Amino acid sequence: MSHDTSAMRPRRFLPNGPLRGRIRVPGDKSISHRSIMLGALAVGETKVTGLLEGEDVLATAAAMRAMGATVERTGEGAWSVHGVGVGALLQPQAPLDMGNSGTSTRLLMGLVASHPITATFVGDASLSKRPMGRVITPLSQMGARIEASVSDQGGGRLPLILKGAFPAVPIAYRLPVASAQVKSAVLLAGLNTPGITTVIEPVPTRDHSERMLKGFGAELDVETDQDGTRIITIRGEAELKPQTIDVPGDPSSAAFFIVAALVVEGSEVLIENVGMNATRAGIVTVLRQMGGHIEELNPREVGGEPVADLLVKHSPLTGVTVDPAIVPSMVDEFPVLFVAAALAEGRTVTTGLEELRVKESDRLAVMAQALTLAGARVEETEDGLIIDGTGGAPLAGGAEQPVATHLDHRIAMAMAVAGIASCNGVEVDDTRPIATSFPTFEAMLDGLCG
Ligand SMILES: O=C(O)C1=C[C@@H](OP(=O)(O)O)[C@@H](O)[C@H](O)C1
Ligand SMILES: C=C(OP(=O)(O)O)C(=O)O
Repeated sequence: MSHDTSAMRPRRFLPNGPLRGRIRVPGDKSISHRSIMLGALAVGETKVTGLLEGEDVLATAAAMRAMGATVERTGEGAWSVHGVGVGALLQPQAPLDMGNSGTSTRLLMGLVASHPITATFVGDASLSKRPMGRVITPLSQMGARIEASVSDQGGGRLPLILKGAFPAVPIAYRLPVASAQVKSAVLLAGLNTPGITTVIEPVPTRDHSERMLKGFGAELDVETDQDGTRIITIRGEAELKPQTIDVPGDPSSAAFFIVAALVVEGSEVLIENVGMNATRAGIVTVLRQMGGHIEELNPREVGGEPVADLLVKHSPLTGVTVDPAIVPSMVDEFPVLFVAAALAEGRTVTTGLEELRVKESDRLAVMAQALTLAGARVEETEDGLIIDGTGGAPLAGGAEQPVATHLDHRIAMAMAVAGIASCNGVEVDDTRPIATSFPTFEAMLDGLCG
């Protein structure tokens, strides 16, 4: 996305009555990326329905095409991927443009790392500030060579040139940060590495890579030891078989509407087909602890993942101290949780959120500033926010100065929710980043309100 400020698309999100109705949020972003990547490595046709057609996933699709796969849209959310087979990715002829997407970058660096190809990774202003050292370290141990291009700012930032190792060396890697992207990068590199690649995960993170790699036929095992550490092994030189995948709705996208319905008086919303994988569902647990009415209806399995319809009703919320152990299962949901906290009775305390500082923006600093501008009482600490809520009264809103979103979709959507729960509205400086993960967000919000 361009950082041309004259092209920014500002919007003031205004209170517009209760939210009522039924919606279906788009497909899960993590599963959508992986469907295309693994489909591109299987020989034959993988069919995907419910794919998230957001800019981040389209960046993954374009990159897989550039490396030889045929990736085609056949209908709304329906895609067909003809893969080349593990080991057969082609040398891309131009830099791979990862746009705003950390997941595309880190997982594809893993794939390239064990193929005999060289790829240049570039991204937008936000992505070019994010740390890639966390994948460079294990992938270098596997033999890949990473060269910073001329404009690298140092410290493993994009643009980067990655030269794959062939054959790559299997490693056992203990994750120093709780990151599904780092775990997945090593496992994907392991797919084309002779022998067994091991990832040791002391703190569990989203497990879509493990589920889907197994589903595509890779030999992958997970053992959990007494202290909860997960030991994941994958046998390389795998042969993946094409799959038919129905992508469940994204809980991270549903979270904006869950919070909106909880905080706006008179609301009642049914959100259909939401992924409820335990490694993703922390937001529902915390909002229930705060007193939120969230009913799980019709629990079932979709695409190998637990799914339910969520019935959400306006509820008075109370502040809580969030257990840092739950953070990985709701890492992308904190911006909107902070909005819920700003409208709750009493104090909410969050800790253990240092990872939020290296997302699309520094989500602690940016949300502290944004909520303060909207009239909330927020204190920023090293690793979290402390928020004293209004006790259910709307935020004041009304500031002339717009909230700065810093190319971060989740800040824009969280502050849109704050706007509809305010007296005078919240001006967001740029709504364009929303299209990276949830292109239909504004239409859905407008459709439920008023
Ligand atoms: O693996 C994934 O699909 C993701 C992992 C998380 O990132 P980290 O691994 O950096 O925590 C999350 O924030 C991101 O939106 C998607
Ligand atoms: C952090 C996120 O995504 P990514 O890391 O893929 O940019 C997100 O979607 O909130």
